Amino acid sequence: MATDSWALAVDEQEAAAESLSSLHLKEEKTKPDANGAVVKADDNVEKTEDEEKEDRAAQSLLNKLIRSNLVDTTNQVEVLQRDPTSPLYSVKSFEELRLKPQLLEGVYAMGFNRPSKIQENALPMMLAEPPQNLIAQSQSGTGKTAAFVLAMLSRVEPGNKYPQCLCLSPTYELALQTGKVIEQMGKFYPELKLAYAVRGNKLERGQKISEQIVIGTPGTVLDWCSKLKFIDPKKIKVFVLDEADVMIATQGHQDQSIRIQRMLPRDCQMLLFSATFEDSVWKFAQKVVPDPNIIKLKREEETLDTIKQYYVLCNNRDEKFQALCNIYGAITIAQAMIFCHTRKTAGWLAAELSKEGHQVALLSGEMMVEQRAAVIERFREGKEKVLVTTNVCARGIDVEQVSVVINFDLPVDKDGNPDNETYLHRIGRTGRFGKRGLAINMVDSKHSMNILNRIQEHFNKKINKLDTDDLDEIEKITN
Ligand SMILES: Nc1ncnc2c1ncn2[C@@H]1O[C@H](COP(=O)(O)OP(=O)(O)OP(=O)(O)O)[C@@H](O)[C@H]1O
Repeated sequence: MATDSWALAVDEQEAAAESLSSLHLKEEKTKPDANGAVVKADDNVEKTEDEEKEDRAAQSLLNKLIRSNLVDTTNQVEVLQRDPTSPLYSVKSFEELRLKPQLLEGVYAMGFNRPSKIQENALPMMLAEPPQNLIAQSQSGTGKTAAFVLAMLSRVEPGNKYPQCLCLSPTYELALQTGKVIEQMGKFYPELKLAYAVRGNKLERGQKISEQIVIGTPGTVLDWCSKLKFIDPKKIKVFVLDEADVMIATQGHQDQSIRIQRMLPRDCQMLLFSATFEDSVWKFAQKVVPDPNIIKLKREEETLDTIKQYYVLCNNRDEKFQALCNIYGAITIAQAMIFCHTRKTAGWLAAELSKEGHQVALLSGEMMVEQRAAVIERFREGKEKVLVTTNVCARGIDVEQVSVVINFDLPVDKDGNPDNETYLHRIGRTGRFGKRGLAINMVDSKHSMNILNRIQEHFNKKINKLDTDDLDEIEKITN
């Protein structure tokens, strides 16, 4: 990581921290947390486990930075109640929740008209009396953060000048993002204060903090609760564990979270959120949330049904580039995403396309998350028509208007086998919402032909050959 980008990271974080001053960040000069302040992804070399983990946090942050709306989902919510005999409440409006007027005002000021799918069920459970515990899983962007922030703000007694709600986030940056939501939603609640338990936020020993809500990373929160005693954990009424899947992917966070949870009173409300629910997350969730209600929202299935898939046979990188130019010469492509296996190829391809006069955006692993978010934003706004990227950078990002996806290199896992899930995910960028999409795969060796055949077999969907030297044939694929 170059010194200037490190400096940039610190500047950006400080700027973000300062913007939260109305909620009283304890110390002005906040330094980045060791838990991933500088996020770096590398697709070129085999990743170590730690880098993988960093990726998850980076991905999550990137998603938050580029997201301005709820994700569209038609899937049903699955609810498992601790007490199956009690009636299941769900709400279709925020009024039904009988929120404090200042909070309702905050919700509307954020532009929320009605609860999201997950909020319809989660909010009545979280706000019920007596408080109930909850484990909730739904994909990123479905309204989880807004839901638990509303729950914390509802339970807080502003007159009591000590921490009552504790929220754990996996990284410094994610904590700041959630802090911003608390700040926005609590805008009409000036007496409410928020403190950041993140590394670098140094308080004087022996001090007690008066803020009613504390958000932070597990290590610092643990120190503040035990060693430094800035927080009296026995007075916590709501404990939120956000991004549990990212959390447990980080060394030490799982144990620290459990140790914090053990210090809390028995009747403290425990809420855990996760975008995914693999076994490890589920086990962890059950350890930290006793007697939970459970809410799950299934991910929208991606399908290849509305996508026409082709492959082009080439002998090397230059021929692949030529094929790409031929395609661009024959058909009008509104916006395309092009995936490469390595940063080096992505950089080279972006430069070559620029030389040909294309407006190209490049997403590359050495970029800071904030820079990546800015690149994606520009692409979304249509400022560039081609986005060249490696897989690590683009995993999980939503750019809905893309009409063509090009696999300049086919997706493979670290053992060189076809990565079907990534294929589906990449191609799924196009052909959404009933639109017809186009996917073109570049094949440049026997090995990659074999990969393509296996992908074809896996999805049981034919991928047709395209001769890019024949302009008429290329034109036909858009019919
Ligand atoms: N009820 C709502 N109506 C409209 N927009 C909403 C509503 N709830 C949340 N949003 C907005 O939708 C976006 C996603 O919400 P939120 O961040 O709460 O989702 P999330 O599930 O927590 O996602 P992530 O896991 O990525 O943080 C945000 O921009 C948020 O402001």
